[in-house]
Amino acid sequence: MIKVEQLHKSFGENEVLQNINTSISYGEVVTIIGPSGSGKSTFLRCLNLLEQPTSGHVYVNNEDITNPKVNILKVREQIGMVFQHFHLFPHMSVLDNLTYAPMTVKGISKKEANQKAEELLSKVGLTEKINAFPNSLSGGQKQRVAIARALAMEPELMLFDEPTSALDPEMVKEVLEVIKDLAHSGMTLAVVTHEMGFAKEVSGRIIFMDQGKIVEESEPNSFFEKPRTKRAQTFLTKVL
Ligand SMILES: Nc1ncnc2c1ncn2[C@@H]1O[C@H](COP(=O)(O)OP(=O)(O)OP(=O)(O)O)[C@@H](O)[C@H]1O
Repeated sequence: MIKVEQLHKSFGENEVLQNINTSISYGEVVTIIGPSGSGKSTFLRCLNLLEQPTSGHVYVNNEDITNPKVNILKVREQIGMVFQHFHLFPHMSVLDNLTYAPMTVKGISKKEANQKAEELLSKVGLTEKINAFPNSLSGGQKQRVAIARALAMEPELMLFDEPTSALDPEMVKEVLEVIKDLAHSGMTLAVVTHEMGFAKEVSGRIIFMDQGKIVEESEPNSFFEKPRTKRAQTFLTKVL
């Protein structure tokens, strides 16, 4: 469903992504790992053009979204994104956070949007918080609301950019459990994370990045047990 060809991204003189080529199929769960500053978040943000690639192509369902004629807002309706820092609307209740985009962007009725929001809140275990405001929630609860909000648009693909990095340790598990459930439901996911246990257990494929390049791509068992490259071996000795 996503194909990336010869992707490069520079910030001024700093070439952050160098010739990235990969693809993500329907139903795949891909985890992107690597040292800090290796370009993981920038790569993920290029998949929905939150970052504009300097050159190269990103195809979503065979459409080259780097083509300026493409309506990127329409493309983004198919791609949910969850960030490290939640980005909930602080002045809206949890319910309004979940129904706002489906009603305004997709034109779904209030009744239908409310019903969907209730289903999603139940899925992320937050039914009782439906009328709460974000500032009364814990970090883990905020992130679960952010996931439910992204799902309310019924995306084909979900991107997670270090979804647990801003959380206190005791809240990491509750968020990872929600993402695991999504993975097991057959949804297509791309997750940037420093949680190696999650990467090992949940992903179908690991993309290991270093210094702006994809250095290794393999299924988790072989990556964690027998990394092929020196760079991956060195990384794993530091994080495991
Ligand atoms: N908006 C920006 N402007 C300038 N430089 C940027 C910008 N975003 C990222 N960079 C630089 O790009 C490089 C890669 O950053 P990126 O956040 O993609 O790495 P990362 O692998 O996700 O790191 P981390 O694991 O620490 O989040 C870094 O050198 C960073 O400073």
